[in-house]
Amino acid sequence: MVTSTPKNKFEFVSSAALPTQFGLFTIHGFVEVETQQEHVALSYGQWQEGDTVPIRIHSECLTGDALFSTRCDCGAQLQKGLQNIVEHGSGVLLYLRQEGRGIGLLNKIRAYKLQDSGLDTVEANEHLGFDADLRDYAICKLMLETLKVKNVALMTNNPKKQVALTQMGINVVSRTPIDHGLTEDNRKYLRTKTEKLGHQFDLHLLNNGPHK
Ligand SMILES: Nc1nc2c(ncn2[C@@H]2O[C@H](COP(=O)(O)OP(=O)(O)OP(=O)(O)O)[C@@H](O)[C@H]2O)c(=O)[nH]1
Ligand SMILES: [Zn+2]
Repeated sequence: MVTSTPKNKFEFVSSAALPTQFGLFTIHGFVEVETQQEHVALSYGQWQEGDTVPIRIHSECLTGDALFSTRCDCGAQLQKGLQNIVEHGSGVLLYLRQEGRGIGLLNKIRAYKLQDSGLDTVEANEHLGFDADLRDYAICKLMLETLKVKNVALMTNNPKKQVALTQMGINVVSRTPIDHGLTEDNRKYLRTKTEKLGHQFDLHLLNNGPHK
């Protein structure tokens, strides 16, 4: 019987220098073989195998990351994540192409329209026939293996990211909140994430926090 060799689900493609306004990063490209979905990791500085490396797992948000939207906190978190890494002197940002918590850009716009008429971010996803969060973090394993990172200091308010890393054998040494980007436009959205999606957002900040 002829059996085909199982292919890797994800592959590393190439790396290159990426100067940014925060400092000189290296960008590493990865692909999900079956879907050809492309993802990137940005690394900064150097470490020894076994060191604890600060990392941020960031899900794509075109509107927040590139178009200055204040409906969410993504743009501010992306900036703060990169700044924290540079201030620390080393670290990695995993930029995952999971737009709209995995439903895609156009469905996120449909979800936004439903939120404009009163639904919250979870109800809007469900109204469209999606689970509240469709994200899969499996590619992080290859990204971190490629960059020789085993122990991480994770910047997130999302406990699912911590659980996913632990399940793939990455040692999450610490979790640091990344409470940036709260505005009047996204206070309700962040409250829903805290109440319904288990986000560990600082409740005092959420209720009284500065408008940014
Ligand atoms: N479906 C949907 N997705 C949204 C909405 N607002 C933002 N998003 C997406 O939510 C994701 C946010 O990702 P992350 O920045 O990793 O945030 P997170 O899961 O809240 O976790 P941390 O920021 O690490 O605490 C991005 O993919 C956004 O595009 C929304 O109203 N509906
Ligand atoms: Zn966003």
